[in-house]
Amino acid sequence: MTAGAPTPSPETTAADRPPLPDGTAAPPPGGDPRADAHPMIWLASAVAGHRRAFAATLLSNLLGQTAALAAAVTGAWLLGRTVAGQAAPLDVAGAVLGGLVVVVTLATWWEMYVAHDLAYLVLARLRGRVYDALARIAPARLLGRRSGDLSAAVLSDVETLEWLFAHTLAQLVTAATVLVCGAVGAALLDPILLAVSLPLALCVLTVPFWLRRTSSRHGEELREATAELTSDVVDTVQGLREITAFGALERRRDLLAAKTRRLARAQAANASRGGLEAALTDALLAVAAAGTLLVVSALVRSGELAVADGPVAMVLAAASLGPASQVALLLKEYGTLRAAAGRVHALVTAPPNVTEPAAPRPPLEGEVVFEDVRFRYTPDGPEVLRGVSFTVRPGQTVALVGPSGAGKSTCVSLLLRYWDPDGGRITVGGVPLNELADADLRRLVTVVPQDVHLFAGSLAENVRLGAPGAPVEEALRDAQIGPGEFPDGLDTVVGERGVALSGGQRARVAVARALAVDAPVLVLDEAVANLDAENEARLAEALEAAGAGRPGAGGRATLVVAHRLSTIRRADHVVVLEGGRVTEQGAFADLAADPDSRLSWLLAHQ
Ligand SMILES: Nc1ncnc2c1ncn2[C@@H]1O[C@H](COP(=O)(O)OP(=O)(O)OP(=O)(O)O)[C@@H](O)[C@H]1O
Repeated sequence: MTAGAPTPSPETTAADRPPLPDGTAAPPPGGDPRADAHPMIWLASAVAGHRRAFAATLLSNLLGQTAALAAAVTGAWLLGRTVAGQAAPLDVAGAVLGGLVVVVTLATWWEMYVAHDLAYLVLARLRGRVYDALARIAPARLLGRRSGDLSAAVLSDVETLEWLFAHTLAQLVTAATVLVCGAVGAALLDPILLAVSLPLALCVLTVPFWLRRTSSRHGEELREATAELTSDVVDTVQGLREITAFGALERRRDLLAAKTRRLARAQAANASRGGLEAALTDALLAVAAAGTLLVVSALVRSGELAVADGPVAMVLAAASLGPASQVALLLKEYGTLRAAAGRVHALVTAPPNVTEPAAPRPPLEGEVVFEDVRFRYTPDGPEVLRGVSFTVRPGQTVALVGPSGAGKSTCVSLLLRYWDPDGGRITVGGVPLNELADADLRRLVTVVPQDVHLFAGSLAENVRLGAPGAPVEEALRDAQIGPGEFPDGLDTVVGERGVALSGGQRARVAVARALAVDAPVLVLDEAVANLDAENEARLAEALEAAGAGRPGAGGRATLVVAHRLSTIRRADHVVVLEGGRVTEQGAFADLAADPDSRLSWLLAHQ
């Protein structure tokens, strides 16, 4: 039976994938052709997809800066002529100055608008790519990472890059242009004018490089301290009940205080280095301005420069100093930008955990078969599954039983294709999982996980997570959730992580969520652990009815990771897993009747 035509999943359709920084369609996840590029170049190329916005940012910045330079030159020219006692067309000069002031004002306003527009356009894309990367590597590569750390990568690192797109790229081009214009103008009057300002302006540009290593280290320390504090605050808020119950509030507060102090130290070190850089830059600029003034005075006194040209010469010669200090300021942020760019780049280009087939096969409903499945979590870790074979037929419930650490949850993870087996294969309807499109697999296999995560939102939104258009009432009824159980019915806000619900209610909402998908394969990973005996029995009956009653599909194939005798007893088939091997399987009645069976032993030692 075909579950449907081989519809390409959103993940496999190039048009649906978020484009690369240059706006072209992204290759399959993990296959970014720029993966090897330097992170900063990779990021700078992100503006290529927004040429218009970048051009507008550049133009507005250029217009504002050159108009400001022109205004300064006009004012200086007027001053020079007045001081030299020459006739000065005040009305014309006044009009020009007024016009330039208007241009500067409008250009500054325009730049603010377009620069941030550009930054947010690029950042929105980047966030999309970071999210895709998280989805691609989840959950396997996320297990070792803390939520605060990930939040930092997703939120603050991307936010940091706003500086790059809104205040760096176009500004660098403008600064170079203004510097060249000023230098050429001054050189036309007298090249000697540049003797002091130009070398010192170049010197200012090197200041951030003097402390580059320290700057990178400070950027990294600051980010680590922030991420650690965020993780601990999130951890504390989420675990407040346990912290209170175990009287650990005091210790937790001390821990947070220590982390806060660490962050404050990192901030202080960073600010102190920033202050030193700023002081050095200011000192160099002051020396350059004073030196230029002396040069201009000497040239005027020696008669090489007309008195009337003195102020203009001063403005042009000093014109290089403004852009130089601006660029130095931008370069000062390089360490932080580089670190943030590196982390975002690493996340976005991380190889996928499992790859989707180039030409997925049509999904077929049918039995789930584990064939000699072998698996280890890490290449040098122990083999967790050592040749596991069993079958779950449509309409059948199979209980996976075994001691803690036997590999039951690992079987579930492999059936959901969080990882691929190292040996053997898993098929649904005869099609190996790695030959199915991800979206097809999600429609074939659904799960009630061990740790149910409910999102802040309404009951209906949570139940519809996997099937946006699903009839929620039906799924809730099947999961034995009565209409009067929640005060606001489907609109009841379940609270973040389902804190507003009892453990049993959370489990039943998770079951309803899985049933709403109406997948032919249902996996329950100890979901009933939170239910009392009566609720558990009600739910089990409902699941049996829902499984058997699935129209036109010979019933639902249900795999239950079971601990309770009542759950195991209800199963059509029991698979006993120990140390990564199937040590026994068969009907519950047969296995339980044999006092020497592994099942009897396990039940006796529960
Ligand atoms: N992400 C992981 N990385 C490395 N090893 C893991 C990981 N998850 C589980 N393991 C190891 O794999 C083995 C099987 O774990 P699994 O969770 O599948 O057992 P289980 O039978 O479901 O246990 P329980 O009944 O306690 O949940 C254990 O030794 C466990 O420590």
